[in-house]
Amino acid sequence: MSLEGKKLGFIGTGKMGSALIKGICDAGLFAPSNVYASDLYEPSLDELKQNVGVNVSTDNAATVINSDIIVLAVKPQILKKVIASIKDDIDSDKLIISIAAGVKLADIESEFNEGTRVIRVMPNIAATVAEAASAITQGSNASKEDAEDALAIFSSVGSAIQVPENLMDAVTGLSGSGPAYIFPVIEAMADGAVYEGLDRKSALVLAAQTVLGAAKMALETETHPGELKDMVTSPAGTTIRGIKVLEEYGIRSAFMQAVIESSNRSKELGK
Ligand SMILES: NC(=O)C1=CN([C@@H]2O[C@H](COP(=O)(O)OP(=O)(O)OC[C@H]3O[C@@H](n4cnc5c(N)ncnc54)[C@H](O)[C@@H]3O)[C@@H](O)[C@H]2O)C=CC1
Ligand SMILES: O=C(O)[C@@H]1CCC=N1
Repeated sequence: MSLEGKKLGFIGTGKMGSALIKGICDAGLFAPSNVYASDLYEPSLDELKQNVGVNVSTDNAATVINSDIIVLAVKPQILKKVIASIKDDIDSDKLIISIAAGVKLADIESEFNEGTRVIRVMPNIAATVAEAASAITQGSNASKEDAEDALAIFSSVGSAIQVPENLMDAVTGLSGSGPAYIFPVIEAMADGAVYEGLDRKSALVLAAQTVLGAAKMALETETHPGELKDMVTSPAGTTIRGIKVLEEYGIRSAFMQAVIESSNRSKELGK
């Protein structure tokens, strides 16, 4: 396999960098001894060193020099600055993966020296539990094998697909940001049951398992979600009462608009 013998680096070990490092090491795709991570914030490095066992440094150069594949997991707003500080240590043997929301491949490539191999990825935070939904898109100097490597890395922490770059903003609005739309849904559903007398712990377990089960059915039965909804909804039963309330509050429009607005922000970040 093409990842064999390769070393993986992360610049930025915040929420997403740490989630990916933990997920990828848990999956066994890379041994922690073959993973290098750097950040300016030492506590996150200490946590990774202690709990995962990867190599850590406050010097990004250490990550770059030791790694064959380098994931840039810093905020879009500082990506240029970070690239400027590492670009002269990047040669054509190394692959760069950017997970920065919005930032286009052409803009990333133009910050590096000519010929740099770049792949852009939009993962999500569920990499922590090996259930991320990721999309990758290939830069102009990246090879088919680079795309396969990126797909293998992100598939190790969930599902990963390849899309044309013009769809990356839509992916960001949908699956990149999406977990944050569902956590309040879980909390609010649990609140409803707490209102009705259920204890908080049981309510959260049942709410989260309900979301998980519905998602699994949508994925595994490959049945249209409308048909799955009809399977739960008995005539004059309990479910249709709940559905009517959700429709009155415009739930479909709210979720559609959330994805569209988040995609718009991704487009703004790319300007
Ligand atoms: N949080 C999420 O769910 C997702 C985030 N992303 C993308 O991942 C990237 C990181 O986002 P988060 O992890 O949420 O942000 P974060 O703020 O948690 O992490 C960013 C990390 O970069 C570090 N950093 C800042 N300057 C640095 C430098 N010069 N060198 C090395 N490290 C430096 C910070 O100390 C911090 O630990 C962003 O570009 C974001 O668009 C993509 C998908 C999902
Ligand atoms: O909110 C953000 O900008 C990042 C990108 C996708 C998820 N979190």
